[in-house]
Amino acid sequence: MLQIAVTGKPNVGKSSFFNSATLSEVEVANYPFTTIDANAAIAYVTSPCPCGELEVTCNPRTGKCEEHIRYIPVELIDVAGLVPGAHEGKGLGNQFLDDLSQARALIHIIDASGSTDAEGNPCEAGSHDPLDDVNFLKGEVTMWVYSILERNWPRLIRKVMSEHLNFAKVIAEQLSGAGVFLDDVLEAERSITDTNYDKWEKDEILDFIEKILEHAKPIIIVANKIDTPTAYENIQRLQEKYDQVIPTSAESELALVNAQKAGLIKYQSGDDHFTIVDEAKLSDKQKAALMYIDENVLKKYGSTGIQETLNTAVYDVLNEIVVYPVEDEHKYSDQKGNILPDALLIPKGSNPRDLAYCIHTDIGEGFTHAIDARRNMRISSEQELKQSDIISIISNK
Ligand SMILES: Nc1nc2c(ncn2[C@@H]2O[C@H](COP(=O)(O)OP(=O)(O)OP(=O)(O)O)[C@@H](O)[C@H]2O)c(=O)[nH]1
Repeated sequence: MLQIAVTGKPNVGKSSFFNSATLSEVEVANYPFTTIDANAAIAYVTSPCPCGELEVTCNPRTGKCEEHIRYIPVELIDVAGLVPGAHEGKGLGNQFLDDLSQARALIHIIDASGSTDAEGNPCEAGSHDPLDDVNFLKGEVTMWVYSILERNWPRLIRKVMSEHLNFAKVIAEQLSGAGVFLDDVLEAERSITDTNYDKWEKDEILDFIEKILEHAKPIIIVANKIDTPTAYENIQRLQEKYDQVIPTSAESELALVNAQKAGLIKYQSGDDHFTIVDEAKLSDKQKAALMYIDENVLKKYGSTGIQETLNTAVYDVLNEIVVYPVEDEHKYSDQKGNILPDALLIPKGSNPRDLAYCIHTDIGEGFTHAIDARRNMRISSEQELKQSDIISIISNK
């Protein structure tokens, strides 16, 4: 399953984000390092389910479908302990970096209210500039990878040169434990102009690592605590400076999801509104909190931003698409009659053969052809699959 890390300085709202997205119960408190271990849980990205347009009732094997919106599972990892200088052992040191190694993308939460200082301690709202927090995650991760490469660089380069080995392959092997793959290194290699690797100085190695990481561990900037008065101006400045900044209020999402679970409101993650089920059941305090969220988050920003963050990470940053494999192309079902049982996330650009391998190696090896169930037509094994395709794979294994 696709893994995404939620990270950032202490106190910015990582646990709240993680809890609201996964509804698990990790401790939330207003002091640094409430979360000491990496927590992993299932969150969901959303996509319109073809069951609506096809007028069928689907039976998801994993996740769920509500009002023709399919909820597709991804694994979220709550990674704590990141402070500036962590790669030198500050805070909880390097421990968090190992947790990041499994992740394909990093959700970097920053406190847009400016009420958490550089080290992650609570401070007066507005007294810290969140723009100062954006770059350090990239810096820490870069230095982590550098520490892996640095100690072996001369030996690796000697090996590449004397044994005429492929540079990208050797580097990728060295970084496999950090979750860096050959594709990531090949992508970075394209921008290299100086191939005298044995003469590279620290800066050149660092530039190269940054390029690898852009591909291997893309970062999504999330500006949290938008419900606070000091956040608005900071978010505008962040959005002016960086291409993609997603405003969120993890605490509001948590409150809304809990109210929805308790049957007090009707609300779906990602909605721009909620409906109160029975006003008499709400205390004055609850009513006031819901009204505050409505005015200061939903009406102002369009949503709490949590679902948008997950969808942006998976669809826009990691470039995944959703495809529905079926066995019976007429009924859109598996052999047992379950309609649209699976919604798979696969990289954009995948073809039916890739999909077959994604389902199972045996199915990939026995692949003969594929059928586009919507059009009831055989398609080429090389044809690029599209978002929401329903595909039947024919395999002789
Ligand atoms: N106003 C506001 N406060 C929030 C929001 N999200 C989290 N907080 C508060 O920020 C504080 C820290 O939240 P946590 O979720 O524990 O933060 P963390 O980043 O996991 O902290 P560590 O475990 O120390 O790394 C708590 O007091 C939360 O209630 C939000 O969207 N708005």
